[in-house]
Amino acid sequence: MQQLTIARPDDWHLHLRDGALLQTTVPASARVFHRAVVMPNLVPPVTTVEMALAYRERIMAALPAEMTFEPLMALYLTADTSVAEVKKAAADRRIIGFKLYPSGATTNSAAGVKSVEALAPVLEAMQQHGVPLLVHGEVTDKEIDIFDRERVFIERHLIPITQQFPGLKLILEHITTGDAVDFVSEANENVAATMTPQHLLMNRNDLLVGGVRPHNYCLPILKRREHQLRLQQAALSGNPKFFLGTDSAPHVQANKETSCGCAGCYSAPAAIELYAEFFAQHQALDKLENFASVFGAAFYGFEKNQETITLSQSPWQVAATLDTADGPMVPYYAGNTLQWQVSE
Ligand SMILES: NC(=O)N[C@@H](CC(=O)O)C(=O)O
Ligand SMILES: [Zn+2]
Ligand SMILES: [Zn+2]
Repeated sequence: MQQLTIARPDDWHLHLRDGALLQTTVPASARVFHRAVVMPNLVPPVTTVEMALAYRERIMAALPAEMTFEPLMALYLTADTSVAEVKKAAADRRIIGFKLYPSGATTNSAAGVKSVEALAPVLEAMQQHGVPLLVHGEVTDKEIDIFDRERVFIERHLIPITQQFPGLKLILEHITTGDAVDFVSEANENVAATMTPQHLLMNRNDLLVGGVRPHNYCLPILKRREHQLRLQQAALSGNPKFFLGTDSAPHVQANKETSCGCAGCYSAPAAIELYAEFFAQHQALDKLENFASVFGAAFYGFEKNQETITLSQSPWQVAATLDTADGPMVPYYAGNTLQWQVSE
């Protein structure tokens, strides 16, 4: 049997939600990942250090005694975020940075930012105090086609921000286009990107051909195959600016399989296995460790984890549904076979 041992990975983009669902989501990620950047798009959003630390307590309370896990909390940036809050965040190692959601771009983003330009004083403070900016990079103008929203956001906002604040650490989250690959590759060394399993493994045919597949619907939406190929190339290139962030984003089955379904793929139950599938498909499993366990930690200034995990080549099937406190949930890749699994 083929085996692969790598340093324990980290998830640089994760939605855990709140309340009783933490009993499901926290162990699902902690079984593999050591650190995880926890997204703040709760209702109401996690906008202050105080709220983030209270949320972190709820997460840690849901962690089984035999597991270790280090949540790194992202704060939700709004038009009201103050320079004082930036300084407070900079002083607390449990806070990783601020997340920019353009208002209306994605799940629970109503409180998000309407004018990126108005953020200049806060971005200035983040640059000065070394606080990273995590970005959902899509414009929300009604007249901009959903498949163009990432590209337009980069042109309109990200290129200007990186020119105005070259010392700002900026992570373009869950990239989906060749335009994003080009932007990140060409930007200065303070700019990086996370990549999800679904955007590496799939393109918009997997969403729309032969019937609409709500469990492959996430934002930014899956793009055409040529963009998928550009993302794959970037992940396989060994460029340290591109690293793992699952964007695992659980929604119950009833909210996915409906006339207006929620965006988000719940990939945590098979996350590292899905990335292993991608790298194995490209005969590049030797690239998995840097992508999953080295590049992200280095970008954020953390040591590589000392612990290891071992993957074994042994086919298994992702569950069709999972029971959760909020109701049944269909994980990403449900019912499909994966070739690699984590050994206990
Ligand atoms: N990615 C998604 O499709 N959904 C995320 C939000 C996000 O990361 O944009 C969610 O919170 O459900
Ligand atoms: Zn997002
Ligand atoms: Zn997300």
